[in-house]
Amino acid sequence: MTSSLGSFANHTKIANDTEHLYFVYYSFIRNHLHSLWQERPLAFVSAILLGGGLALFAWNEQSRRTGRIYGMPYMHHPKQGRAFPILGQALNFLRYRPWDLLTTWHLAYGPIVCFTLLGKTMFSIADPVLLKYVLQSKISHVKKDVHNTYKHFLVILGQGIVTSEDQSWMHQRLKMSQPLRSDILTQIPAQTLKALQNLMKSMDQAVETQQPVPLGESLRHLTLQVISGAFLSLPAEESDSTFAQIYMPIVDESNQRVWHPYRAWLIGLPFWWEYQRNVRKLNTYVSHLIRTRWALRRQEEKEGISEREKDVLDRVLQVYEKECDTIPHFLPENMVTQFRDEMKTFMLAGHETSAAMMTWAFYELMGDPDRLIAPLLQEACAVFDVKRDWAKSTAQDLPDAEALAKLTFSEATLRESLRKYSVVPIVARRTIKDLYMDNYYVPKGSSILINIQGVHWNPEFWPEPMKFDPERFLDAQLIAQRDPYTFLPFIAGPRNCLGQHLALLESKMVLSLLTQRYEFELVGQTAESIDWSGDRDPRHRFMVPAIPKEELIVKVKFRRN
Ligand code: HEM
Repeated sequence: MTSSLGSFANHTKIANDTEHLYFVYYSFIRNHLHSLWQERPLAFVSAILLGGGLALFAWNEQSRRTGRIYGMPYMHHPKQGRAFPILGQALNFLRYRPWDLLTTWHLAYGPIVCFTLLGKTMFSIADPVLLKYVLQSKISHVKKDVHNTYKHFLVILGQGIVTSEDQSWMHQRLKMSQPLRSDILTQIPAQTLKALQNLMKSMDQAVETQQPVPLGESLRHLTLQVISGAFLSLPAEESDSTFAQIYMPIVDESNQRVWHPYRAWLIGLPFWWEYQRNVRKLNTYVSHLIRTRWALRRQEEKEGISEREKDVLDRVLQVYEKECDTIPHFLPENMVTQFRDEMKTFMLAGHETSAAMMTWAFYELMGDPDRLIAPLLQEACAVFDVKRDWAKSTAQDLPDAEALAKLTFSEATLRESLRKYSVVPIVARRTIKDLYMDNYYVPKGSSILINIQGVHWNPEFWPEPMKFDPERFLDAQLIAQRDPYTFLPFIAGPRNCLGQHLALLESKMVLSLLTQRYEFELVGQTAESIDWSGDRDPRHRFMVPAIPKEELIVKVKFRRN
């Protein structure tokens, strides 16, 4: 007892002494700075600037040193681009596509590289073994880097599944897996046919009037119609008129803010108000849909009948109802917000990515019709009856799941587009525990970039990576030999993409039925323009999902043979 009291007294004394010492130092510095400011303001400002500069330099050096300590190839003087104090690779990331730069580094220096960005030490990995380690074996050591990666999309994603973690993520994933993986897939062909028929109407008109069509934009509308139909039972007109007009401008502005973050601070400018207004409108609109659906379900429950086809929202509400001891008459507001964020998340995750994948597939088909169109057409005609006018057919006329599974060439074409164009080229993770990869040490709190494109473009796994070759996904022997972690468009492990089967199913129908009906020709571009040197690289410089830098404007003709 005495000794513990003694040690307490000692501690108190030390604490008091330390406090006193701090006070003396503080007063000394404050008085000197104050008199310097009074007597020689210029020297004062120079001292502050010099001190700040030295501190930043030390910070930058420290980041560089840590990279070296971990023993990894450190990108201070890489062959392409040069790092700068404080900024690190920021200027190079603005100058080159970040994922291209990282891919070049990986090819030159190996599967793991380290660099600094705005004073932060970052790691990039592009190797199947390391990727499996991070995405699967050590999943408990990493989290999504939500506030860096999805910052400007949080107005849409909110607390939905893409941005959630731990228990909340697990709960949502369990709830969504069944509806998305199997239940909804039976409805996708019918939804896709409806959306395709709308597109065919405008394409038929374009054939008559010989007006060129913006292909990427048309496919974006189509995928949004499929998602909003399958998830919220929205008719196409509503998806186009209301949803596309409020929602798409939000997505466009959020995309802009990724590379021009200052736009978020231009408070009061017309586009800033427009964005705020649209976000509010979208939230009100989706919340209203959810409340109305809840009321309809209560009504149907009371009457004991429900003949509607159930969409994803119904299925998700049904899971919630099963969790309730007594089903409330009005859906609690916190649940309205939760379901609203979930639905908005699916809109975002599910429409632009699939549209981008199809756009690249069409781009390649147009670039090499002799090699690619014939097998695609042959398969499409075997699955979709050629005598039928698919622009006027009904869902009952559609081939069944077994027949749709025979669209193997179109699926291989889509997979090859995902490989060559790596629609999502990179995803980010943050370590929450120290991690050891190979012989390298990655400390807790680091950012790790999962460089999907780096694996997709590695000739060790994909010979002649820039060649577009759907055969890679048709040859059974090649597929069997391949490490699954060399093809990661939907990543892998527990947080893999929930909509991958949906995306491939709708897209192979679109590819087959549009190719069966039309011939497309790029306006102002020729097959030779698929050239990746310098300015001729067809990809947008920064957008994710990766899209063409210029809208693909196409001339449309009916296919004759
Ligand atoms: C070609 C189309 C698609 C591509 C390339 C794609 C790619 C991806 C990637 C790379 C991720 C991982 C993101 C990360 O970890 O940060 C992801 C996650 C996700 N995707 Fe997709 N996606 C596609 C289509 C879809 C569709 C159609 C839906 C739904 C309708 C969807 C829903 C989701 C969801 C919910 C997640 C989050 C899963 C989780 O965190 O547990 N995706 N997707």
